[in-house]
Amino acid sequence: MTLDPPTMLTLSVALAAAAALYLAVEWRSVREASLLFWSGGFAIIAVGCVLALMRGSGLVLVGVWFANGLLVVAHWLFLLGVARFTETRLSRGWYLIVVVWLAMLTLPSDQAWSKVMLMVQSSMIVLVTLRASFLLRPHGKSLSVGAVQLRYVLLGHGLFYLFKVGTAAISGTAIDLVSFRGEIIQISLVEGAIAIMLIALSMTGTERYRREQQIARLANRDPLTALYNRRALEVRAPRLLNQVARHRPGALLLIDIDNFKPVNDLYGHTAGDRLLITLSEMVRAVLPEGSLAARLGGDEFVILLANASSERVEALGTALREQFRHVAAQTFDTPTPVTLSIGATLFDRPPTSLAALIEQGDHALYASKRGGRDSIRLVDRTTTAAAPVTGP
Ligand SMILES: Nc1nc2c(ncn2[C@@H]2O[C@H](COP(=O)(O)OP(=O)(O)OP(=O)(O)O)[C@@H](O)[C@H]2O)c(=O)[nH]1
Repeated sequence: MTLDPPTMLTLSVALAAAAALYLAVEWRSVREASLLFWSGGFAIIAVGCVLALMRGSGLVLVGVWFANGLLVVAHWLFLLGVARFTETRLSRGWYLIVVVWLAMLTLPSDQAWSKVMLMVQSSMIVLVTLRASFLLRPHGKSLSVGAVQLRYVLLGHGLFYLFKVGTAAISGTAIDLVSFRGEIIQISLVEGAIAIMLIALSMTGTERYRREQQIARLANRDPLTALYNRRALEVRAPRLLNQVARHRPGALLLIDIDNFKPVNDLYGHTAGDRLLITLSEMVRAVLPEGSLAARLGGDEFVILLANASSERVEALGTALREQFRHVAAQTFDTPTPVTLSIGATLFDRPPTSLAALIEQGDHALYASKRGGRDSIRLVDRTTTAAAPVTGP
């Protein structure tokens, strides 16, 4: 098999059509718009290659510049897809590329125009491809392997087109697009086929990674408050608990809203949801570095502190209670005040399990509720503890 233009074009049609189909199937399950743009780009490449093949075999349906120019549109769709993926807004100037491409179709398709056409079209591909590659540069946070691959494949592809522009400018003999001759045409078709494969693979990898991240995030987070759920806390707590020592006590605070049910009954479930979100934001705001917070379910939240002391637990619990009481009183007029009860435990030896620790917190919380609510009960279980501390 020789790598003549018709063979390479046939191969490109097959690869581009497969990539378009594959990305469209991915889109059906993910519904991520970037996949649709990328799939559209490959579909256009497949159409462009079919048109070029037909023209090459004497079926002159369209001018060479239409078929070749479809590549510009395809790369422009790749750029739109990358912009969607990176959540970047493209300036309006980038949309002019399609206008320029359409305007170029009105120009005569003969040898004399060949060089100009090739240079302008290739330059447009350079611009959109390098821009897409630039958009994928990490914004301070690390990108997935797929996104890094896509960034460099697009960079390499853009640089190849830059080389093509240079070759067209220097020598007219290396490229003769009108009659499909010249070494650059051969190289270009091989590069095109490889680029289709690499770009499609890295696009899929890029989206897969993001989806896996999203799934992992959904599995770990409480959907209402976005705090960790119990399962995620169970996974993360052992690391914190194992660091607990005599000189570095740990603490658990179990927080429960008092009289939450009347909020739901009088103001509706949505208002209740908003209050839960407000509490989660307060928890996040007071959470010291290296601690963990989670929503255990219903109106119950938990905080795990590393390097704690009874003073720190008291201070944090009191700050939360006061803030919450103030906000709830301003928002809801209920027969009984909507406040927080907190059960806390301080320990200086790793507990047998998180469940055992939560149970201790539960006892303290119950004592707080029984004692009239809107209070914190702290049980100091450290070896140096004098007596259990309780607070209003
Ligand atoms: N809005 C809303 N309500 C919820 C959610 N999950 C649980 N609840 C409600 O939270 C309430 C929790 O019950 P309790 O803790 O017994 O209610 P309470 O009035 O706070 O009782 P005390 O804690 O004894 O003061 C129930 O009415 C649940 O329907 C949620 O995600 N959103």
